[in-house]
Amino acid sequence: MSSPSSAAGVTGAAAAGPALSVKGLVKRYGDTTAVGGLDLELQTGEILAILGPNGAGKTTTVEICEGFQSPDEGEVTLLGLDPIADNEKVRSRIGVMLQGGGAYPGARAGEMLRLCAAYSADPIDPDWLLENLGLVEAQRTSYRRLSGGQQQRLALACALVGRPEVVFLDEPTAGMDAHARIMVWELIDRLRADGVSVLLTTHLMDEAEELADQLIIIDHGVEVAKGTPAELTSRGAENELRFHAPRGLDLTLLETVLPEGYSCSEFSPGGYLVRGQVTPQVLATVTGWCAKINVLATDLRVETRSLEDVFLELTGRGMRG
Ligand SMILES: Nc1ncnc2c1ncn2[C@@H]1O[C@H](COP(=O)(O)OP(=O)(O)OP(=O)(O)O)[C@@H](O)[C@H]1O
Repeated sequence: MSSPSSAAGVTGAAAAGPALSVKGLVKRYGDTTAVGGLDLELQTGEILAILGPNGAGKTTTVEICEGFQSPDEGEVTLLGLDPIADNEKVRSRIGVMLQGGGAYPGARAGEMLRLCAAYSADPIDPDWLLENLGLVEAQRTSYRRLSGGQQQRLALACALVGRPEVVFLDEPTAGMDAHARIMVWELIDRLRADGVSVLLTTHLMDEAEELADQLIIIDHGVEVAKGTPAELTSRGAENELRFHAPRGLDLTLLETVLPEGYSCSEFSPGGYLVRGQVTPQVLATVTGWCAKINVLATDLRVETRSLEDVFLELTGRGMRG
């Protein structure tokens, strides 16, 4: 990607405090509680991903943060302001990726982006965005003839062209192929490097793992887990070390050299499992024991979980319902 900081850089000084703070957010639609008491904080220059299955309350949360909907309860502070009461002041400082909304079906992609740029006092160069989102060849195509993935990328370009301080991306890569998805991920990464704060919703685990500095997993409008992707996937996983070695090894000596409370077993022929906190010292003890009995341990690994596993463990069902 060329000349990112000049093209996508943020000019304003970083605001004190978090870019976005949500406390005790509740939103009901009749008998449905879409959001049931959510707290979140997006730090300046970070990417916060809200991950959850369909109907979890992601879009509702984002629309309230953007000031498009009002909460029933709770407090939202965006760039130190109220997104509804201070809407005028907030609007020029945020970027919202609209799903097809506001597009003129007959307008060409390039024209639409340039029109969006014209509303900004200091826009990012539209050509730079078209190039970095793979839309150069599509710029003369009318909106209605763009593929779904191209429409999504154009919506992203329109959200970014005004050089926003905070960007809201609701399922930004929905309907995109792998190549386009990576292009978008690279651009979002670049935004973070330029100090932009990004609130992103997704139901794609790899997207959340790839992009998020902080992650909140929600289900039925409430938080089920929060942390960095690494924290969430490693939590509890340090309790298992697996390796392969010749079958039938006598594990009693290994158990005597490991700290108290650890257990060892041969869970399948030649497949060994050590349970207990896997510290660097424990790893060295296990490999040292193997060396002592002249055995080569293969496939040695400390178990890590995917975000899907985390969700399954916390809710008893998969992310896809
Ligand atoms: N305008 C509305 N009127 C009534 N119910 C609504 C409305 N908007 C959302 N809901 C309900 O609120 C709940 C949360 O919906 P929301 O769209 O926020 O979830 P989501 O996590 O974004 O889902 P998806 O991934 O499918 O977009 C769902 O049960 C949904 O049916």
